[in-house]
Amino acid sequence: MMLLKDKVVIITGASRGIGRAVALECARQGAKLVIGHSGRASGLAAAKNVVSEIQDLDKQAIEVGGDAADLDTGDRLIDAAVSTFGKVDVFVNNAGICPFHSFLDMPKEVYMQTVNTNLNGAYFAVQAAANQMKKQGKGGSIIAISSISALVGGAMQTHYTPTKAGLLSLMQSCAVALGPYNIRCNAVLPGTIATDINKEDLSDPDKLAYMRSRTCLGRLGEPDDLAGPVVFLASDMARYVTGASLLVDGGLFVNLQ
Ligand SMILES: NC(=O)C1=CN([C@@H]2O[C@H](COP(=O)(O)OP(=O)(O)OC[C@H]3O[C@@H](n4cnc5c(N)ncnc54)[C@H](O)[C@@H]3O)[C@@H](O)[C@H]2O)C=CC1
Ligand SMILES: C[C@H](O)[C@@H]1OC(=O)[C@H](O)[C@@H]1O
Repeated sequence: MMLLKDKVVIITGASRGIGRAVALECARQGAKLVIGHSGRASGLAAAKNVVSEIQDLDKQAIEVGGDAADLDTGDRLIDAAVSTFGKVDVFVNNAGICPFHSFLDMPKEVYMQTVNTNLNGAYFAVQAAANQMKKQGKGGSIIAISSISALVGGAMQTHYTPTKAGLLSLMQSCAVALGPYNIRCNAVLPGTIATDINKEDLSDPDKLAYMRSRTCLGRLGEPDDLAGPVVFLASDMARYVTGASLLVDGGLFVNLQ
């Protein structure tokens, strides 16, 4: 059985990493995909590859460029989905950055770019998706890729962790605001997943060994590890799940001592 047959799914930052893995699984589960990407040359090229991979599965996909920090990008993603596929069933807010930096000398530009990309753009993208779902009158599913970092701190992530806590909180409040329209809002909290976002950080062998040793399952996550949890929340199997947060961290959070 395909869990997302004929559902239209928009995913931001779907050109690589977690977003790409989730997009491919959504396609395998029967969805039509809107692959959001940054609009930069590298993002466009990678997004076109993801579209080809989905077409190779005999499923449909389009790519749409737009800076996640731009408060109008959400509107453009929704417009593209509606004009190509006629509706929006699922919106996955995944695009994000984590430029590791210490707190005491945090440049204002790095702070603003992180908050604008991870949270401010997301707020209005979620609003745009919700308005479209309300107009359609058949409910929907909104999923924010938050983080274990919504729950714990990081000395080099003082600009980043508040955005992830903000996304978790946004999903909780939106679950309340949008429940009357049967629009479900949930947060997925990945642990440490090996992707481009942390390639440099995890190139430190001591840090890599520490992260592995803290993880109950003994390995870092892979982008594919997020695919099942997101598909579940997107699907009707999760029809009574809203306002929830799902840790997908291999047991990293619980492993204190
Ligand atoms: N990898 C990890 O350990 C964890 C990742 N996350 C979150 O997962 C999400 C995906 O990250 P990963 O796949 O790990 O990293 P990644 O760097 O491979 O992917 C990030 C995606 O966001 C896109 N993006 C970045 N800035 C953008 C912008 N201004 N406009 C449009 N798109 C933009 C990138 O092009 C890329 O497709 C992020 O929100 C990240 O915070 C959360 C917890 C852990
Ligand atoms: C980018 C980091 O490795 C990653 O991002 C998160 O949200 C996790 O908590 C990790 O710190």
